[in-house]
Amino acid sequence: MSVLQSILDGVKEDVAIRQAQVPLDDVKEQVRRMPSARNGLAALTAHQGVKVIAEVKRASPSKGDIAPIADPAALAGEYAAGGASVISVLTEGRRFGGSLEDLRGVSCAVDVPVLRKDFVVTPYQVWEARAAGADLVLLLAMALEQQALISLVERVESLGMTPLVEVHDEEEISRAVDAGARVIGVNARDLRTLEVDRTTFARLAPRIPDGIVRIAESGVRGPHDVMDYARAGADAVLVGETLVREPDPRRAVADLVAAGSHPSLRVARP
Ligand SMILES: O=C(O)c1ccccc1NCC(=O)[C@H](O)[C@H](O)COP(=O)(O)O
Repeated sequence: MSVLQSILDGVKEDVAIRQAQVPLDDVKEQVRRMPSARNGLAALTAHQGVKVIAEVKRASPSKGDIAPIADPAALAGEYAAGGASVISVLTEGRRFGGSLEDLRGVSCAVDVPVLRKDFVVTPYQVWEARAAGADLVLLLAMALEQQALISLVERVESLGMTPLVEVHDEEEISRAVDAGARVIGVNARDLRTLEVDRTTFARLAPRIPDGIVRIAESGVRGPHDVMDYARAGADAVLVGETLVREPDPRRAVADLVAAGSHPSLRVARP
């Protein structure tokens, strides 16, 4: 069985357990009491320069334990102070060590929009994302049939949030566009082999129509990678491991933000 399939099987089991504990109607009631979602699309298009989405990531299938992160809200605060436009929180528990509690804590601690990064395959997960304070929700094209992708994009938007549709090839870009995605992330990590190929973004970005936000996900080791992704047309980069390993995450984010606004990029971007 592939890593992705085993993650998805675990996610479905965990969702069934949560749904038995907290029925959908109760989650909907929690959502009704929430303030409106922050505008993720606006945050990703706000100004010139490549925006940084900084991720709270404790562990991963490719690396095992990465960083303990005792206080995700404090880490997110440092990311925001460094200039991150969006905070990504991995909420999958078994392989990434995340939780909805992490998401809730981060959402309360920062003013910038917060992304639920998980393996969302049911409307229930979209509702619980909003109930926990998410403003954006990642939808993995590879894990969803087209009709499911379309209806989850609609559900995310109906709750005032922004869907970020993650793709790995040309066909998934077409499916994301057909589903109405206005934000598309190209993940350099092949989720079947877990290999990272930073050239994937440059190859696929020209296939994403103008007007759609292009995000380069995974494999950013430092400012030079941000500049490479910028030259290939990225509007934003999503960075996890490099930032959680940093002793000074605020400064590390600030360095990436500065790289994304480097004057040399103003003429180089396609
Ligand atoms: O990170 C993994 O090993 C992984 C494996 C299987 C599915 C998803 C996985 N990661 C999720 C992500 O996409 C990354 O957390 C995110 O893009 C940041 O990547 P990085 O900066 O390389 O930590």
